[in-house]
Amino acid sequence: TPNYTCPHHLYNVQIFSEDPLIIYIPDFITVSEASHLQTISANRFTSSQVADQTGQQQLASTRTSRSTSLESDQVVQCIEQRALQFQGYDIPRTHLEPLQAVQYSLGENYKPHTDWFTSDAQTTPSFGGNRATSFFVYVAASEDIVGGGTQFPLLDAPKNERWCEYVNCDAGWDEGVTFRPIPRNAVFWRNLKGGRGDQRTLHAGLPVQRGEKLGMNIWTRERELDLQYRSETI
Ligand SMILES: O=C(O)CCC(=O)C(=O)O
Ligand SMILES: [Fe+2]
Repeated sequence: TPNYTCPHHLYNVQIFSEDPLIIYIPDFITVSEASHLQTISANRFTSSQVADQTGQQQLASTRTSRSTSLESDQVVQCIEQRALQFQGYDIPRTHLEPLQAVQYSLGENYKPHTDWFTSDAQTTPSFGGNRATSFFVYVAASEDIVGGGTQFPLLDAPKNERWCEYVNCDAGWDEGVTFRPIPRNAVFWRNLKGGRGDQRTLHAGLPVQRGEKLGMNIWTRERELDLQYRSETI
């Protein structure tokens, strides 16, 4: 679409935790953005990979979903812009990794991990250092979905039952907190504390027990990524 202008999209935010900073965002993307993301990601998925200690992308039994990098078309650019603006006005687009769509079918999951890296090979200046923040966006989920939440095992469950709209309040108190896969909502968190990875941001994509889920990662690096690691705008 020539001359596409970003929708004036209003959304609310809810601080879940101040330390580590975790913010829940209902309606982060619009209905039409969600369907656009489904369209542009369809048929492009390949088995998800995980960066190893040398920085190389590898298949891993800890991550059984399928994923794809998204080209930065005009609709994707609006989402990128929103994600940057959310974090203040000062972060340029060059700090963003290409947005990554992740598709989970029955039984697929991502075992507990952090989005920040522990090995220097993955945080070189070319990569813009480490991942400062993450958004995980639930783009779509089948209506009958069971499982597929995002669990942060080291966080405390919320006390107020109004959170039960977004988190699984049936989970045990020792299981941390699990955000449910509610389409178009997002969870944002800060990965680093004082420039170092924050272990409390450990999280997992729980197995989908029924139905399927489409998610999206928006990762912001500490600094600018080399051109080859960013997505070109189209
Ligand atoms: O699927 C989820 O709920 C979380 C996925 C995730 O943490 C990731 O892709 O890094
Ligand atoms: Fe993650």
